[in-house]
Amino acid sequence: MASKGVIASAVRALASSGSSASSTTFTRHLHASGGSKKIVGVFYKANEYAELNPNFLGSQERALGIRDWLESQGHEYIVTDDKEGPNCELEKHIEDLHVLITTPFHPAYVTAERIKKAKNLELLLTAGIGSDHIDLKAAAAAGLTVAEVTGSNVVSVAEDELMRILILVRNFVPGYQQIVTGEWNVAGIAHRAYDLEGKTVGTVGAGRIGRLLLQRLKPFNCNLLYHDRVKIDPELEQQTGAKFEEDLDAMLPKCDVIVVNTPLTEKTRGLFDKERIAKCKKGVLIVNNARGAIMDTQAVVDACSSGHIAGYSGDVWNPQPAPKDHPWRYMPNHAMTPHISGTTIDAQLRYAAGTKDMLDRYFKGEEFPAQNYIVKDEMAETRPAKRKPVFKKVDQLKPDTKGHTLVVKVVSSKMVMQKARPDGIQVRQVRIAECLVGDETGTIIFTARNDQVDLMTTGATVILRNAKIDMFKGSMRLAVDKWGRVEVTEPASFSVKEDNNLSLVEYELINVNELVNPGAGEVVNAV
Ligand SMILES: NC(=O)C1=CN([C@@H]2O[C@H](COP(=O)(O)OP(=O)(O)OC[C@H]3O[C@@H](n4cnc5c(N)ncnc54)[C@H](O)[C@@H]3O)[C@@H](O)[C@H]2O)C=CC1
Repeated sequence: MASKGVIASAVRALASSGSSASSTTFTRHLHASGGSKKIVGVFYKANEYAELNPNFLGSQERALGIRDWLESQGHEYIVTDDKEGPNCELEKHIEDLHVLITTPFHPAYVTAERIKKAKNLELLLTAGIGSDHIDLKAAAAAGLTVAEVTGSNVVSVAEDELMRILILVRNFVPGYQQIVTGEWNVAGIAHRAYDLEGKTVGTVGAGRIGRLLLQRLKPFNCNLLYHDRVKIDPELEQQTGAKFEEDLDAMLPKCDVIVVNTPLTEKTRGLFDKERIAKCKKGVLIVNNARGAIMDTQAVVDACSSGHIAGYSGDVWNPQPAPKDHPWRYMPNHAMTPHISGTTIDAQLRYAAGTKDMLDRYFKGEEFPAQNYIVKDEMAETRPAKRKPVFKKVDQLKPDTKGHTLVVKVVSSKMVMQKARPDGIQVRQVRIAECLVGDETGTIIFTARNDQVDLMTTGATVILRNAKIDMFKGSMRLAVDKWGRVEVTEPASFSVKEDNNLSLVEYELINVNELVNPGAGEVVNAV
């Protein structure tokens, strides 16, 4: 196992925030270095509720249901909900733990200071989605792996958002409060209760949750808009009728309801400040289950007080747990809850299973599912040394070669396979799309798999890093496996040379001694 020279590369979250890991030499391991491990989990306490449901796996008491499994393999498993301050239980274990499991619902803030103290730390797992409670730059610089259970609670959150939209549109909460306090005043509710039908709903962020929300909103006959860095699949656009808005500030004034569905990154922190909220329609309703810090706390309070925001609902706060004097508890027209949307019992079963799966892979030295990595380290000893990428043009690609980095435009994208495959208690969607990509020198078919499919939207410009050439029926196809990466980038200025499609050229194997230029010993173009 690697003991030094580990190179860290921040994958999804850092890429999205435009940051990159420093070039320090790192000293930690990607996968378990063998022997017994100390694993610490930080979960919310369930107290009297723990016994009420055997599947309440996300609680401190049930600790993801993995205690017996871990201990039977000789590992130590400490669980606590005590995560704040210098004398908390978590601090007592920071120095010698190997793996820290946290959740966004009761986030243990993994600061650069804690990472520095954690000399044995190798792996940070988020049981759920959203690892912004971890200092990802510090984790990357320390050569740690950060991973989460991508997709585990997206249905739970999308359903919850739909509920919050309806609660706000119908002015439900004051009605409920009247009943509890013995009142009966229909007018007090009805003067600002509406139908959802015909209203314009915009999601800021149309990733897994945003897309599920659009699908769920479709039957309500709203006008659906979405803003994202990338366009969604044209099929889904057609199915939902959702329209892409490239410019967020142009979308906001059109919306009666805005739902926030982006991760918290350097770019989205404070995205909804005073100025941006002022751009929203007067009387707008806002739902935010993404992260509290995407909002400027005081700007939301002021806009709710003035009526510019007519209703604000969400389950995410900054910080968490929200202190008793958090102003969002006291502002008018809110429908806030503790952080609950992604921790339904169904979600807990999924993120517990996903966490167990990653621990199992970590012990065995296996890769995690690619979409789960937030920060990924790579062991220098077992992988080729790093060099600066040399950008290639499409017409330089040769059969059976690899290690290509190219900037290409997506000319077209066609789904050729889409099926569900059982994986433990989860069902994974397997998706394959054939995409024609190209630059000013030619085109080639790129085979996009699973999450890559979402990035390969027609018209997008993407960087294919460490791509390889697969031969398919004698023709070249481009692909990016787990050692590479697909990144959406700024639109390129070139026009694609569509009359030079390399995938239409057929190759056949011939003997080395038939070669005109002996010594090459490789597949040659025989056409
Ligand atoms: N309240 C809860 O219990 C939960 C909250 N979440 C939050 O929801 C977020 C989204 O989750 P998923 O949909 O699964 O993530 P995802 O990664 O599938 O989608 C995020 C989308 O946001 C877009 N995006 C990122 N930065 C952007 C920017 N600056 N401008 C415009 N678009 C941008 C991405 O392109 C992507 O399409 C998570 O990061 C997490 O913070 C997730 C699960 C549970």
